[in-house]
Amino acid sequence: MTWEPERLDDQRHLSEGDPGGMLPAVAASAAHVRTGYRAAIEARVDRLAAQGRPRAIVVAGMGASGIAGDILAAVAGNGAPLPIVTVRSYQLPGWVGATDLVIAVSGAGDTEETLAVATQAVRRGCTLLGVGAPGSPLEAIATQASAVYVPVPVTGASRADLWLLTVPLIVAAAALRLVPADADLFERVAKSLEDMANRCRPSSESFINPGKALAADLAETVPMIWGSSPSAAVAAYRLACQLHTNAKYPAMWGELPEVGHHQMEAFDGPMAERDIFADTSGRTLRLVVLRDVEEHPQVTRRREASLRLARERDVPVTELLAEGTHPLERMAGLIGLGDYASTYLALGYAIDPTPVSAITEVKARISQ
Ligand SMILES: O=P(O)(O)OC[C@H]1O[C@](O)(CO)[C@@H](O)[C@@H]1O
Repeated sequence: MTWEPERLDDQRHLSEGDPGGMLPAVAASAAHVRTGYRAAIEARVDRLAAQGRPRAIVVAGMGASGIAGDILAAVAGNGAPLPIVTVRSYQLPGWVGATDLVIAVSGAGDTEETLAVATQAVRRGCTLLGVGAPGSPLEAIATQASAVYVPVPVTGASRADLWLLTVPLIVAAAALRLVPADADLFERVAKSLEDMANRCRPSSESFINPGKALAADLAETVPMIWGSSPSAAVAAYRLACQLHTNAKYPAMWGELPEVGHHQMEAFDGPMAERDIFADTSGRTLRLVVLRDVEEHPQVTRRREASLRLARERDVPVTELLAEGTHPLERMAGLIGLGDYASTYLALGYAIDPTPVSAITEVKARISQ
């Protein structure tokens, strides 16, 4: 597998090298925001408000579906009047009980960890909200428990349906008066994803296309991706996950100030000194900083000092500033850009972004 950047401006390669249609799926993100909003309204998620506010919200989901929980927590912010936690495994924490809301998210609606948690939620008498494919095992659990279920028209891999799976959670949180989110906000988010899709469209050439430019920055490096706020950290985590699944690529991620207490020591290590890819940059590491306008003042100082230090060590740096007034808009912009970059990175290596054969193989092995 060799990195050949000229592949990114070869329209035939971009279409033939992407038989599963990951680029068109990323381009559909804005439409997914609108569809996810309509699906939540039609499923009457506002019915959750009839029982009053829960003590806590627990989102259960794996991979992209778990990120829906992270986005919800970041949108609700530090001032949220209740805890919002994401569970990415088989067990509901012991403290979760009948006064809590459990939101089970699964695109396919059959992921074993998520089904296990949804079943425990029903047994413990929690309020359950399900989001996922129509006619799925998750819908059956929700229906059996007379719980609200939002059937979303999933198109394929959950990572390509992130917004379909996320928006219903935010609509539910708005009904519970936890976040001020209305149709106008979702339209603004859709517009920002549309704008990103336009700037990153396959026919736009590498020198003006931010998705292709970020892919070129990431190629032949092991990226450390930092977010400078809770919202930007969600985008950093999403980018790392997309690099793993789309480009079959390693990445480290973290949030400032926390990464400033450990990860940055790698600037003084062997990967910062040598280039294991033997290309021309002379360094293996790349620092990618996703910046948010809403940074703690000390985080701003730490970010600036860390970037200066990285540059002094000759660690290449990419800095990206989130745009938009609402944290959801800013997350969407960064996520949209990362979705394109990870797909272009795959295509630059002639890797099909859609199949996840290692994941599929392990799933098959443990199901025997
Ligand atoms: O949303 P689902 O269908 O529960 O899938 C969760 C995650 O599991 C995977 O299917 C891989 O096992 C990912 O593609 C996805 O992000």
